[in-house]
Amino acid sequence: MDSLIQIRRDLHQIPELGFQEYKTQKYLLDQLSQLPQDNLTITTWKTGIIVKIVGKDPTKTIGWRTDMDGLPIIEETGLPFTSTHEGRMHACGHDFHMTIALALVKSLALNPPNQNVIVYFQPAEEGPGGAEPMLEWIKLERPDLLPDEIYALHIAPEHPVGTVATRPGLLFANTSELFIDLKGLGGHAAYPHKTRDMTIASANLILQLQTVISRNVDPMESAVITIGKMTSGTVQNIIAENARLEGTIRTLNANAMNDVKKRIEAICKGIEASFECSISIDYGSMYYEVNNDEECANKLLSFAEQFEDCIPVLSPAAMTGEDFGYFLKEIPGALFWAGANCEYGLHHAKISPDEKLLQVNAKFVEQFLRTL
Ligand SMILES: CC(=O)N[C@@H](CCC[C@H](N)C(=O)O)C(=O)O
Repeated sequence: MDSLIQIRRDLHQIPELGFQEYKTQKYLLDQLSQLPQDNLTITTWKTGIIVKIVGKDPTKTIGWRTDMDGLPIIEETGLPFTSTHEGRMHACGHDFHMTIALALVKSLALNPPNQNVIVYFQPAEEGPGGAEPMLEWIKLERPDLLPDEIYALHIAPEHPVGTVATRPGLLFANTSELFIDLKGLGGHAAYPHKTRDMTIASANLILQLQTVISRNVDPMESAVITIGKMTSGTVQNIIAENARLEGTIRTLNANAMNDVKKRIEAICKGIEASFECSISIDYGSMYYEVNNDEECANKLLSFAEQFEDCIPVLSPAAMTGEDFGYFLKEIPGALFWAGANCEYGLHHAKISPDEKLLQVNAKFVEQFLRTL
């Protein structure tokens, strides 16, 4: 237990953004090199790592996937092992996810499973998305690293430690990033009539975007448009020539995503006309929804029922995104929420998940995979 906590704290101190997980990869490779290597093969892909553990009497290959990246957040936990990377934080639990994956490799290296197991340390889950290109590379270059079934977890602050919350079918949303650039005409703050003010245009655009959710999406369905970042202008007494909105769109299926995008484009055309500006839209990266295989999700729930430290919960779907959805598009499997019992939610600068979840989930995952 102590070593799991130490590993989590070490990883917590070195959060890196997507595809920049160099120190994280080095740390993990170093940990992996200390294990008996007899039945392990370790492959790197960009900043990710794929570890194959050869089973004793395999009839299939089981996959386990963890994400690796942190977020551009200034940590405010005040913890003694706070991030040493200014402006970067593991605020989505990937330090916990990686520690559990390492613990899994360790147990399987010391006591080999019957089936083959492949553990995927996947970069860039928060963006721009590592699962899709990692999987494409595996299919093209290393089909021997494809599993028959695959699983993953994500910490859930709102649930007590030991919770295994999942459901057959749709668990997480379809997502698309959203970047909108507005260009008008800047000028002196005292002469607004001679300018085209992009602070005012972008403020109007943000409000109109929310009408897509309240007035265009069927109320019996669901969608989210969040603008997480807005930048405009240069200084207090100059009217802004440029503005940029950065956000994300969440829907429950691809058709709804297309409908929402069409409305966003129509609204932007209206803003262009009314504020005499030009607007360009970039959808950044998109994530396929997390669709759990029915049998695999039920296997997780039934195992959690028998497992002494676990509380199985039939979870509702959530508007979170996860590029693990790309694995599940091709391979049967399931993702579950692992209770983390903490006051602050995911992506909050003060999130501090309960470290007890490490031991409970490391044991649960290892024992569950051995039953497959
Ligand atoms: C579990 C989680 O929090 N995932 C992220 C995934 C982000 C995808 C992409 N960068 C986007 O914002 O659309 C989430 O924000 O749900």
